[in-house]
Amino acid sequence: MRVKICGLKDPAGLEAAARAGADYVGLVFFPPSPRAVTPAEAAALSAALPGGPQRVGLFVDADDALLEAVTGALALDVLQLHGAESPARCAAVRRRFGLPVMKALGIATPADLDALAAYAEAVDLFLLDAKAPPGAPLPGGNAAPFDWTLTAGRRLPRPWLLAGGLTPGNVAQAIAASGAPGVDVSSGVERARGVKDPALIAAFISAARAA
Ligand SMILES: O=C(O)c1ccccc1NCC(=O)[C@H](O)[C@H](O)COP(=O)(O)O
Repeated sequence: MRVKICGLKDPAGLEAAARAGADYVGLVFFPPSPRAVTPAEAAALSAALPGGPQRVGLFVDADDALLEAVTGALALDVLQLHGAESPARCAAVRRRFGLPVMKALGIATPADLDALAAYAEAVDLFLLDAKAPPGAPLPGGNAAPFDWTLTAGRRLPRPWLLAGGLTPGNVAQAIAASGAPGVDVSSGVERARGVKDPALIAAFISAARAA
């Protein structure tokens, strides 16, 4: 079971995630998000966390200039593309930056899962999230779940993480219903929007590992 804690922006949250054994920590490089960090802030956070989880940089339809600024400031392990990036754009980013690409896709129907095939050769893993609710200011991190049974019994073309509305209280049920080999959370481990709670992070990872 792979576990990603997303939207970390303070040392206490990162330390809690690392201590509890998170596989990935997500740093958001999308300025409208309350979870956004600058490249300099991310570099300082990363430097204070030797070893441990893989660093995932989260981008929304970013241009190469932003990707260069961030990858020049700190060593990322994975690029998460959470906008409307096409398969060709994902492949170009992977080639140019030489890093694994995690493509986030919004899921609401079985047809949305069929669309993964077009990305299979262009990305290394998927993050399956709910579609942003109407009027939501962000394309992700909205505490919105999708129907977990949609993925049950489906063979998907790449490893994947389940995301959207997960919490310490529902992650075990979500894993059982979806068959997910990994999970991702942001809102469900926050005490206020954009403010991570170390105890919730530890509880989430523990619940996911026990599932
Ligand atoms: O979290 C954000 O602020 C964010 C902003 C823009 C695009 C994506 C964003 N988050 C993506 C994530 O990876 C979240 O962890 C995922 O959507 C699940 O979020 P939540 O439902 O809040 O657990």
